[in-house]
Amino acid sequence: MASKSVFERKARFFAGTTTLDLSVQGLSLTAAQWRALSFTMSIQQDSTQPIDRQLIRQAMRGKRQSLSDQQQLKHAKAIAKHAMSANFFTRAQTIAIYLANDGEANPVVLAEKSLYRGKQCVLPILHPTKKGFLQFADYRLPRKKNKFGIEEPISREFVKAQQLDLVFMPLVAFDQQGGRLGMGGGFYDRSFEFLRHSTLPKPKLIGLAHSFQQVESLPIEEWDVPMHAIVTEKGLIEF
Ligand SMILES: Nc1nc2c(c(=O)[nH]1)N(C=O)[C@@H](CNc1ccc(C(=O)N[C@@H](CCC(=O)O)C(=O)O)cc1)CN2
Ligand SMILES: Nc1ncnc2c1ncn2[C@@H]1O[C@H](COP(=O)(O)OP(=O)(O)OP(=O)(O)O)[C@@H](O)[C@H]1O
Repeated sequence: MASKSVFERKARFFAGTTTLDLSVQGLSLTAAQWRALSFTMSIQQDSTQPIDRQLIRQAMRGKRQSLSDQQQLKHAKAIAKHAMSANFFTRAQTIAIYLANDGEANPVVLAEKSLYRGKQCVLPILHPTKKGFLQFADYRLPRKKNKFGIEEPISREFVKAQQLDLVFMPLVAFDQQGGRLGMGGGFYDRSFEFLRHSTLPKPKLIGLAHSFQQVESLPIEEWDVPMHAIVTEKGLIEF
């Protein structure tokens, strides 16, 4: 692991009775982002999400959205290089990726290189009847936008979660224990819940992220499915 950034900040937020000790590498918020955080902390919490998860989401989403196209491409290339040199990649045939949204680490370079190497790439689709679950279909099919504005393949043939060898997952923040914070829909947790009771070694769940998305420790929820590894532009972190 690279040494900690000189920009490392340690911020302690008090939100009601919830105390969040958030160490974020390289997180420097703009005045607008700090105002947004202060606002979030001052409002009465009325959702099902604990406030600390919301705060981390808000800060990280702001930070990743502010990356330039040039930085995004640089990270996408580095992530592809690190992911493709891992053993789990060499062995995999069917790989789930995603279409980057909201400043997420972009798997497009990885996807194109994977196809070139003869792997099958699939994209997540919101399950039309099994609420909160994902199914998967081929990356190269025509697409349409889902309710979040993210494109998904138009298909009648699906790849089940159990059939995948590797799943590259989008995330908002990750921690040193392999914990993942996503966009808050619980889609990946529900879809790969079976891994918690499975003896099979697949699929391997690999998070893709910008290195600044790392926090010291995320609040763990009972439904969280741990990741096997994370790939950032700085390298591979295995858990
Ligand atoms: N690129 C990508 N694809 C993905 C996911 C993801 O996190 N990233 N998902 C991971 O599970 C699933 C979709 N989940 C998502 C959940 C929320 C939002 C989102 O933008 N929420 C908005 C509110 C939008 C609305 O309510 O209409 C927001 O929070 O601002 C996006 C995707 C499947 N596909
Ligand atoms: N396996 C599960 N079974 C039932 N409900 C679940 C499961 N996993 C998650 N949920 C529900 O989904 C909600 C959102 O979960 P969480 O905040 O962990 O999502 P996330 O990991 O950020 O989202 P995503 O995976 O979509 O990026 C939780 O409030 C929880 O109630």
